[in-house]
Amino acid sequence: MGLWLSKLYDVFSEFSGSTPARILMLGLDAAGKTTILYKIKLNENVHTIPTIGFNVETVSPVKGVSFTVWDVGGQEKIRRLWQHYYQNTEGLVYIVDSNDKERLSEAKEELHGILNSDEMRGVPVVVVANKQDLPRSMSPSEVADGLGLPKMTGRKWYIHGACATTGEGIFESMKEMANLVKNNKKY
Ligand SMILES: Nc1nc2c(ncn2[C@@H]2O[C@H](COP(=O)(O)OP(=O)(O)OP(=O)(O)O)[C@@H](O)[C@H]2O)c(=O)[nH]1
Ligand SMILES: [Mg+2]
Repeated sequence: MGLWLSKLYDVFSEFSGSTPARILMLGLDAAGKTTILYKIKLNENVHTIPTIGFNVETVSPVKGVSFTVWDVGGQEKIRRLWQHYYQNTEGLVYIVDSNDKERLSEAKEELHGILNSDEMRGVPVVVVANKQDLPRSMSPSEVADGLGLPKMTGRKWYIHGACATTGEGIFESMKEMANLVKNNKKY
């Protein structure tokens, strides 16, 4: 097999088959991470309780794409554990409760804390502006501004509005994550 063909094969097989991409899902407590994980996995609304520790599932949100998604609890007292999940992460999905204006600056601080870590250098981010069903929720562009995304340099990012309970916007967000991860692979 020629070098070019062999590289193409590597890209294809790594992405679509045996080795799922490692995706880390973080965000403040009650943002909707676990609800989203199981919506993708089971296409069901599960009744969640605050996550102490983590959930991990292998999912295929888009045809030909396989992700191992790590959903780590977001309560303040356990956020210091997030760093232990950074290594080898290929994509960050950051979930925001768009209805929680009071904590948008806290969500921003935590996001930049994650992204400033050496292990997360260059890792693409998809922000899910969740809970768009709630009448007072901020639009995705308001959430993007509040998080300082437009000023961020050296990193690919994308934001999508979503409602985890209906599933609206979730698969689009994951599809974008798949694109960003694929384009970020250094071949
Ligand atoms: N209205 C509305 N409620 C949502 C949505 N997504 C999640 N929720 C609710 O928000 C609450 C918290 O959801 P979880 O998925 O447990 O949040 P989490 O981010 O996993 O929270 P931690 O595990 O504590 O970090 C639950 O009652 C969900 O049903 C949404 O899009 N709209
Ligand atoms: Mg949870």
